[in-house]
Amino acid sequence: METIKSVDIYELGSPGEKSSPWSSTILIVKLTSSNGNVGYGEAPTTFMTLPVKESMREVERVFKDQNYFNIEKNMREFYKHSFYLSRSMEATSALSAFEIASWDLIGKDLGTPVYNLLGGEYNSELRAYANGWYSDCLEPDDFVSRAKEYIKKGYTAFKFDPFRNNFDRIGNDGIKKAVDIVSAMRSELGENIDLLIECHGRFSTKYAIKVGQALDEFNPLFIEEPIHPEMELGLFDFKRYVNTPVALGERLLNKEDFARYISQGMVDIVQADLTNSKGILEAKKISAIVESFGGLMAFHNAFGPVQTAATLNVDYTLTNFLIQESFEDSWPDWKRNLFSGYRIENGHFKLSGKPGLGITADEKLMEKLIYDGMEEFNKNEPSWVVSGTYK
Ligand SMILES: O=C(O)C(=O)C[C@H](O)[C@H](O)CO
Ligand SMILES: [Mg+2]
Repeated sequence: METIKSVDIYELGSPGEKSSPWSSTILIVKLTSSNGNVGYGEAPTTFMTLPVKESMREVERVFKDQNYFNIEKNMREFYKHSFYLSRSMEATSALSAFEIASWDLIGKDLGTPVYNLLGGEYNSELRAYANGWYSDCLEPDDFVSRAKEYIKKGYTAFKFDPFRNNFDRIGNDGIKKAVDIVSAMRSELGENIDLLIECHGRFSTKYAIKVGQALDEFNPLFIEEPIHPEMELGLFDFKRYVNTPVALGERLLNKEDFARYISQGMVDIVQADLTNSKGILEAKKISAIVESFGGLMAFHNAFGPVQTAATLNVDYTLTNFLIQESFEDSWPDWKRNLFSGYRIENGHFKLSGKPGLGITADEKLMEKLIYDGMEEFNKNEPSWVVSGTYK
């Protein structure tokens, strides 16, 4: 029986090369097996970097010396010890990293990609949508010209938050500015480009409805987190008055959370983030629950390369896959060069097919990028916005 012999936890970043504010550093766990194989996992950051990094030490106390094939047993064992897991983004994120790394080890031991262990390759091509592409874009022309650059790279879908620094409420002027941006994107880019509206959960219900109704005419593919996540009951009203499909999920922590939202018809397109919601096997369970209600999956993916690779391994196997988020083309070189093993070409993701997650680490670069600290704090711009757009 192979076991987890050693655990290394890395915070990696390069202060000189800016990345998305919420992911200016990344958290990686490296598990070394008793047979010498290594497995990588990733946890999210977003203004909780050091608490997650410390929580990973708690997870290590449960996972160390355990058989990493026993995913369900190791996860349940941690659940028994971590009293607040179901309400703690930090604990769940730390745990997700170890679960992902366990699957990397399992695939490498068996000499097969993780997706072959989850139902096999159902989707041979995974359509991507671009996010992170619109930094410093404020006016309609800024968005359109930047999007055209990404269309040249092959992207056919764009997610963006056109609401500048409106929060909780939004006035007619703010709604008009957002309509002008979305209208320009639609008229300049045409009907074959999908527009995905990101609200970042910034509105209270009444204002979310006003925004959703104003943008319905442009047929967005979805509208994401229209309402503050604590006000989930507002989604019933929102869906009564707005036609655009609702997408959310990056802030939900487990399959039971998703079961509540999808079974009550509060969401159409589920954006679980497997680094926030207990990893790969839970992602398959969430997808199955969503599928049983006719919902679609569009995994949230806003941090680093190990997250992307793990998410793609699940995407490959989904019968209800819709589209996959990508920040890759807005990443700084340090983040892009850390791991190899998947590519994004002509707006579509493709895995290498190598065993495990299918990725290989540049361990020399990892050592150079070791970092310790929280991401920079900008009191004028929340860390969750694409830089230069909260004005
Ligand atoms: O990628 C998305 O959907 C986002 O909402 C980006 C956010 O800033 C990020 O997820 C915060 O963790
Ligand atoms: Mg989002």
